[in-house]
Amino acid sequence: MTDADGADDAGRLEEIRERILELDQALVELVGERRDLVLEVGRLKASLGLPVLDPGREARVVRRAAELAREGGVDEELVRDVIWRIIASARDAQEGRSRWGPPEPPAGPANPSGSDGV
Ligand SMILES: C=C(O[C@@H]1C=C(C(=O)O)C=C[C@H]1O)C(=O)O
Repeated sequence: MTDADGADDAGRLEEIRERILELDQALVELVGERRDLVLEVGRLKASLGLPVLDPGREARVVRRAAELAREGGVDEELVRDVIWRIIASARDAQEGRSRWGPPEPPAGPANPSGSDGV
């Protein structure tokens, strides 16, 4: 290997590592975006009188992700594990059992009628 090859490889290593950081950032952002959607689903289900847990839907979501992994040559077990973990966390958030769940509603005014009580 010449010095020039070594410099090329070192440059490429840095480039790939940068790209990996970008992809990790995108993954984290996607997880947050999914969590926000799940919280909205939670609010809609509450207003429709539906339970938080929908095992049929969860099974379908995991099955689809596993199929996509298989088709894309990605570790299917890994994808199943990750999706189950994300769903479990989402469910906790919907049920308000997670600090990543919906924020507490802001405290209302001490005197919502607007009068000073006089
Ligand atoms: C998001 C929902 O709520 C829960 C969370 C799910 C998920 O994270 O994919 C799926 C089913 C439900 O148990 C839903 O009902 O679609």
